[in-house]
Amino acid sequence: MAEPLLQATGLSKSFGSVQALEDIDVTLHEGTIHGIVGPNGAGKTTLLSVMSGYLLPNAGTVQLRGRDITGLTPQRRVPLGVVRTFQNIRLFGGLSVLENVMIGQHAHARTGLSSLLPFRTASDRRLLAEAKDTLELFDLARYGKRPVSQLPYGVQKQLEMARAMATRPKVLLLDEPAAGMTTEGRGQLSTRIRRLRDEGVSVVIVEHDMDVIAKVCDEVTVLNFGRRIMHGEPLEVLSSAEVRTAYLGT
Ligand SMILES: Nc1ncnc2c1ncn2[C@@H]1O[C@H](COP(=O)(O)OP(=O)(O)OP(=O)(O)O)[C@@H](O)[C@H]1O
Repeated sequence: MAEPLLQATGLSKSFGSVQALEDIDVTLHEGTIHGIVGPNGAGKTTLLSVMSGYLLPNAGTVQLRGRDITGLTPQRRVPLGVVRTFQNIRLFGGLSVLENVMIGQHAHARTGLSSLLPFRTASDRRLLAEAKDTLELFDLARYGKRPVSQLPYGVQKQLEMARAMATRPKVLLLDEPAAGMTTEGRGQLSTRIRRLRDEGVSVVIVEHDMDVIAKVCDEVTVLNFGRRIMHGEPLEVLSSAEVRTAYLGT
């Protein structure tokens, strides 16, 4: 089998006496979507934070195409193609939708912040055109000039993903992207995530919505109390008695 794109091996992380992760392995293969599920407090966000560089593990490694990136900050990972979104939206509320996407591009293109100011050079104009394309892709073009803080929650969630995509990642780590979305919004989200995979982006998705997980994932890892209790294909995992007991309480 091909070399894994992103590989977490033996990850452990504790906060004081709380063992949030214990000896966790997760392999993300290129061109796939890997779901992380489990009950509240199972360690899902902690895992995403370690994989994206926001937290250092107490033990274990994270490798990108075989290169050890465990100690790299999130900022150092972005140019390598690893980027995440957050459970609680972290956008620049006072800036417009377009400006937020251009900040994502800045992380990729490493341009000066002047590229956010009036567009003078050909490369500035190219970045502006690309930002507009990204907004089209995420159905956000009509909100381009609106300050983010005035937009509905579901739109802000989409924008967070659009901004992450503007960094042109190879690996996109999504933390509960469907939370707070309408049924229609969740359907669109699933379609969009599958499209990203088809365009070559590999995805790790933490999500409580099992419909989204079943629709988009190629593989699913289940955590409970910081441990991996199962890993497999979505249907197999979601119908497992152990997972239902742990996760659904049935
Ligand atoms: N910064 C922190 N300081 C102390 N404890 C933490 C911290 N972050 C997480 N924890 C604890 O680690 C455990 C795992 O938390 P985590 O947020 O990773 O779970 P989760 O599966 O993402 O939960 P949820 O589905 O509710 O978001 C929990 O017991 C949580 O209280």
